[in-house]
Amino acid sequence: MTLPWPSVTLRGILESSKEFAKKSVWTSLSCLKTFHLSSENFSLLCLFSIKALLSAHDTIALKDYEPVLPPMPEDLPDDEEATRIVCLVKNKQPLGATIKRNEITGEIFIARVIHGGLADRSGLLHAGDRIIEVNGFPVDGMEPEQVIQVQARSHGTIMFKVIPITERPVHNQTMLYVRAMTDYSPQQDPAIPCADAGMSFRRGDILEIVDQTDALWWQAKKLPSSTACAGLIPSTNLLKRKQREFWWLQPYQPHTCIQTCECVYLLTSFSSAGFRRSMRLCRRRAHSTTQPSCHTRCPSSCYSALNSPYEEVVRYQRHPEDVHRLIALLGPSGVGVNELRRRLAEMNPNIFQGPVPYTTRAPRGYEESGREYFFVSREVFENMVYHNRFLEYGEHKGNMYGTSIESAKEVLNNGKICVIDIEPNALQAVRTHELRAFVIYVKPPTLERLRVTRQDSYITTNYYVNRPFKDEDFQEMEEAARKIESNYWQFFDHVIINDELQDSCVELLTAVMKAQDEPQWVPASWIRPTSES
Ligand SMILES: Nc1ncnc2c1ncn2[C@@H]1O[C@H](COP(=O)(O)OP(=O)(O)OP(=O)(O)O)[C@@H](O)[C@H]1O
Repeated sequence: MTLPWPSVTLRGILESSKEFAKKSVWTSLSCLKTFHLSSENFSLLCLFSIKALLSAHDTIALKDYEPVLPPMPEDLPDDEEATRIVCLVKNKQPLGATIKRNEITGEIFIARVIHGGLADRSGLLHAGDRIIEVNGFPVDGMEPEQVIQVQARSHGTIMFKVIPITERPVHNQTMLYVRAMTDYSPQQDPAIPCADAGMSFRRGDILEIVDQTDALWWQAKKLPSSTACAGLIPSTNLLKRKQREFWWLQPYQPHTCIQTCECVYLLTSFSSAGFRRSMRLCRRRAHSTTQPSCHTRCPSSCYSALNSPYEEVVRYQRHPEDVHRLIALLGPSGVGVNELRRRLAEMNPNIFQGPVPYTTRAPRGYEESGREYFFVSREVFENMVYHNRFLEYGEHKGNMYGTSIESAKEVLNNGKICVIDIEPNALQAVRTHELRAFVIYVKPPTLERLRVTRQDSYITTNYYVNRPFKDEDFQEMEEAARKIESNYWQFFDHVIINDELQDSCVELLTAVMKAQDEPQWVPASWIRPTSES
């Protein structure tokens, strides 16, 4: 049924809306009855869209626009430099600009406009504009804090009189994404120009750098970002300088490192290669000695604070025809890294496989070179060490053991997904263009949950192979986890809290498949290698 369009009646109503402009639409509608509308027409006019139309009409008819801006100043001298009057309506957002004072002339300038903030979106204020007045108050000679107070006191609208900068710098900003390799809090940084405009971040966060115009203070957003407004963060150079200063202020401490272990490779009954049963015993022993006996390719044993505080990253999706990404698991001893890895390999040995380690020891009767180990001479082994071909290597009972890059690559080149467990110090060795490791950190659950879930589990200690867990084992695990997290959190692509074993297995499988099939942030050097990578 086509509804008859009540054109005559509607025009009458619009007229009545003008007459009763300040009254609400409901008031207008109540008048309808005086026009003796049919009930059909009346219900049509009660439709939400018609009411909105009438309301909009009334507002426009009355020229009732909000907010009312203050009148333009009339007393502008003819010889005054070209000024711009900028009126902004204050809302709950900060203005989104910082100011600075020229210490010689006392003039106040806009130091920077925060990307996506109120001032930026107005398009009327720019870095370098000189502020003459705020709400009619001349600001020359004032301290920046005083100017901010004038601005903060104003309600509704705020009026700036500015001399616009004559030559605005051309911004050739290129998209830059970085992974933060350190924590930063603007509230604890006395040097930041405006702490409220600062943005805190934690190691591992992905940041989109939206403005690098200032050599010292960049503007960035944390991804995934829900806000349009950027925040101030220190530039690479500034953060490096801060780190150097902080480093020099620290009291000297002899170098300590989580991994000073003696590597030992013991095969379980599971037939796949590369499964170390436990490194718990050798780590403990090594901690009580001064001589580290396990080595990695990483030249410095810790990712020192003097390295770059930001790592440039790009979004990368593996092409289905490319080799898979290496999956590197790490976690404190006893947390279940090997258990998870073993279960993953058992799920589908045709897809998941560990690399075959190298050793200088003689093969046992049942062992075959290339299956349990590659059996090589000490000379060959040392040559491989010399050429940096090991991800990790060490000595146990006079024999050398090591996991080589070639072993991992061989698994990948065969179209399989290579899953290895590593010590934190091997992170640098696997995060390379050739292996493109996806790093999964296996974190212990709370002490209470460890007590519940590990009731029937066993660990290998200095004196016992497979004894039940004790409370002190859990405490040691938590302590080791804290150290790993405080030094290496920024390198983790995924974190699994190994609480219920079954859930952890499912989460591991999901993460591994996502790493292969979905876009991930990876170091830019993997995609466009530089001479350093
Ligand atoms: N979520 C879990 N719930 C219960 N038991 C678990 C869980 N994860 C692992 N375990 C058990 O804990 C014990 C230690 O696990 P695993 O050997 O994998 O440790 P690890 O992290 O490889 O440490 P290490 O390097 O010292 O061997 C094993 O008996 C394993 O079956």
